[in-house]
Amino acid sequence: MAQTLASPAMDAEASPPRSISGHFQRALGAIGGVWMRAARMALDIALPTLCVSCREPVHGEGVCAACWAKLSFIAPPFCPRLGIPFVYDPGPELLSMEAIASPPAYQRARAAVRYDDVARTLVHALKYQDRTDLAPTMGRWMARAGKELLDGADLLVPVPLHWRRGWGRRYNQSGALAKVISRQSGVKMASEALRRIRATEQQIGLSRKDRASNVQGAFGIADERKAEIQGRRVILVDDVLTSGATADACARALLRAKAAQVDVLVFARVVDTHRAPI
Ligand SMILES: O=P(O)(O)OC[C@H]1O[C@H](OP(=O)(O)OP(=O)(O)O)[C@H](O)[C@@H]1O
Ligand SMILES: O=c1cc[nH]c(=O)[nH]1
Repeated sequence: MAQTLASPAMDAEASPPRSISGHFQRALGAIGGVWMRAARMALDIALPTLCVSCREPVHGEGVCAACWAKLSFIAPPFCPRLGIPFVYDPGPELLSMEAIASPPAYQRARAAVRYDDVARTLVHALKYQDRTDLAPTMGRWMARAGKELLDGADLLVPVPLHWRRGWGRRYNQSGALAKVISRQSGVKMASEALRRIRATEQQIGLSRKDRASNVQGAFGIADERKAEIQGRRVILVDDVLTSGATADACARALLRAKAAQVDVLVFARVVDTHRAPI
């Protein structure tokens, strides 16, 4: 009769080392651990983590206390539809001018912070400087800002990059944020369903009108992925909302695939795009 033997690698994983060589290996591992910690401490002293915004040394998270205090976290009162902060509380259910004048395809939008100087440094570090270590903090702030949306949602869908930009960047910043929000909220993530089917120019530097035509028809869902979206309450996740053109074009694609509802959750939103250039 054939005997089944567990592989040595599986044995080593499954049971504590019993042989002399096993103890020796464990001792080496412990010394290795001490060395690793010492090396990390030395590295922290030699190259301390700097605040993304002001470049002062910082413990732990990406921004120092002073820059954190400068971030403008968005809190009520705001437009229940677009999440645009109000200067004073106009009463429940009162919509912003923007929501009345040009209602988007998505239902509601929420953002963690206003897009200002400190927020810009965080967004740009996350997507242009490989600082994916910032995603856990930014994603946690987003999960808090989007709690009301997350409570009734079925699916998180990150705004996709075109494959060529994804190749160059090596990660999708919105995917990194969505992953954190998914862990925080328990809402499932569908990262491959929505695709950017046309390479688009960067939105930065374009006018409101050009932003809309840049992304018009740029997103789609393959037929075999439509069942994932159909009937689901989807939250679209992105790093920034400026004119809303990207979110609107994505929402249209999701609604064409019969999503029950599309809401939008971003890290930062530009407030007052009519007065400030975008
Ligand atoms: O609300 P909007 O006016 O559409 O602008 C916001 C969008 O613009 C940026 O993406 P972009 O396509 O420029 O690519 P990037 O990720 O390379 O910045 C940003 O990441 C948003 O997706
Ligand atoms: O990344 C950014 C930042 C600001 N405005 C944009 O449209 N994109």
